[in-house]
Amino acid sequence: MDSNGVDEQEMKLVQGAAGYVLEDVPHLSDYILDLPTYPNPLQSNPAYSVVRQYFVDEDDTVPQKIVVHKDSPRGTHFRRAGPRQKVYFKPADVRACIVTCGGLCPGLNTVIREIVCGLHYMYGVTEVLGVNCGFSGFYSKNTVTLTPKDVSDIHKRGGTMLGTSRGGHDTSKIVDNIQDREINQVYIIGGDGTQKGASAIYKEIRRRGLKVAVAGIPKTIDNDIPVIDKSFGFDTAVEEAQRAINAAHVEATSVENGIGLVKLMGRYSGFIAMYATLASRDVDCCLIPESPFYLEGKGGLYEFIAKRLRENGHMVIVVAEGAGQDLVAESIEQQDASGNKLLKDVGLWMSLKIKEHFAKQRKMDITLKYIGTFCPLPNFNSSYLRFLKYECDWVHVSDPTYMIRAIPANASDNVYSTLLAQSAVHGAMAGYTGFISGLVNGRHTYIPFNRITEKQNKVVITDRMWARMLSSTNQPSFMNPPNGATEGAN
Ligand SMILES: Nc1ncnc2c1ncn2[C@@H]1O[C@H](COP(=O)(O)OP(=O)(O)OP(=O)(O)O)[C@@H](O)[C@H]1O
Ligand SMILES: O=P(O)(O)OC[C@H]1O[C@](O)(CO)[C@@H](O)[C@@H]1O
Ligand SMILES: [Mg+2]
Repeated sequence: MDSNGVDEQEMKLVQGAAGYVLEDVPHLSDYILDLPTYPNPLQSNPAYSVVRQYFVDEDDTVPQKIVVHKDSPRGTHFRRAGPRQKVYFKPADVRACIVTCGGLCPGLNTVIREIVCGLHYMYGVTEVLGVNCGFSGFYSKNTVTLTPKDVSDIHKRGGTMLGTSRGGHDTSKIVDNIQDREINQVYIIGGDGTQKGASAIYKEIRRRGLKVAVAGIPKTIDNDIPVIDKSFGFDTAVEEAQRAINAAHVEATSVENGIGLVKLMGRYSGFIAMYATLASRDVDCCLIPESPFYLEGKGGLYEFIAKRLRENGHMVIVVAEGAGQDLVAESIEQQDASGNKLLKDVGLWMSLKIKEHFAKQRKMDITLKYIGTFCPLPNFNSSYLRFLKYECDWVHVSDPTYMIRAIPANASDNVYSTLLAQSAVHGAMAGYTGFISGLVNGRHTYIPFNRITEKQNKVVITDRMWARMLSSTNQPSFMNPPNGATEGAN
């Protein structure tokens, strides 16, 4: 530990001239001495051998910030991803495994496919195992063997062929299993929680002094992982969200004073809602977790709805599932198996509140269609108060917002997922460990786990992108709530 209590194993900083800092990733040779190296088999691969400068120079790094001032320090850099001249594994000795954890995301199957095919076709590795159903699968399930034939067309299907889960991370049981099965490369695909789990596995492997490379491939439909440009599957999700927004728009424009309300995913970060809104241009108001809003009074949502309906005769509202949670209800906070907050259905709550408000006012007859949660609760009556008393698994089960993450990746996410997977394979073969493969300023890099697990990526509402969104909808900023406007479900 250093004087700040930070584990030195987590920080591998290299200082250079003019304020240059490399936040390097660990390497197996950091804790195992005299490891043998081998020439990279790609040197004799006919597809790659003709490429000029195919191998990445050891000293190539990628800056985290590309907008700089004349006199500013060069700042943080990450190691550039890609194949190295030397590898630290003999292909015949490699026994790799792949696991997927957390929620679904378009592109998961593509990443699995490309790890299997990359290891096989680029490095001649034939032993690849799939771990079923997330971290707990290491100690509670049998593995499956994965060959290029087994994965040949999985990228055309949504979901993950390996299955996934939340919870069940038991570091020592997992590492015991890695040791028992003689696995020496572990590929872990998942979101922020998964990468924290991957980091714990890496540390335990290092503590035991094992020659096992641990590589993460960050997956998050919510785009909530910091440092990287964006996560795979995000574009596909935003594209699919257009279908929900279009449906809401058609419903809203087909009646007098029609309101289409769409709930999209985004537990803590509102990127999907913001980008889907910007892409569509049919949205009049976008609500995200990072930007609190209120309903009543001057500058509130009700006032804005009335104004938009008077002007246009219809409107579309997009709400991210994590928005307005403080308003929805004071009730005991619940968590899922991984410790993530279980949310109240803000979309259903809003639709009931809006309908109730305009019915009470008797100035405007509105028709509201909610594209979010189908509500099959027996004996459900229209009182939101009654609804909010139910803690409802069924809401999640029947939620059409899941449409945006259960689909296969679009073409560009397929290419992106392919490159992330190949970078992870090159990194592990080159002996790097404790890293994720991620895109930084358009370049593939290796980033140490601690850099992406220390905080979540969120929409910054003082940044230009949110301002662009606000100017596209002309919605209120909700910055100045009048006294008493933070009304909840009372
Ligand atoms: N702090 C942690 N330490 C170790 N393991 C963790 C930690 N947080 C989460 N995990 C494990 O990681 C796995 C996935 O976590 P989680 O359910 O939060 O999904 P996620 O990876 O964040 O993906 P999503 O973006 O879908 O939420 C679970 O098996 C969970 O037990
Ligand atoms: O119902 P599940 O599978 O726990 O997933 C829900 C969560 O997964 C996410 O999509 C993140 O993957 C969140 O937006 C959402 O709240
Ligand atoms: Mg998460």
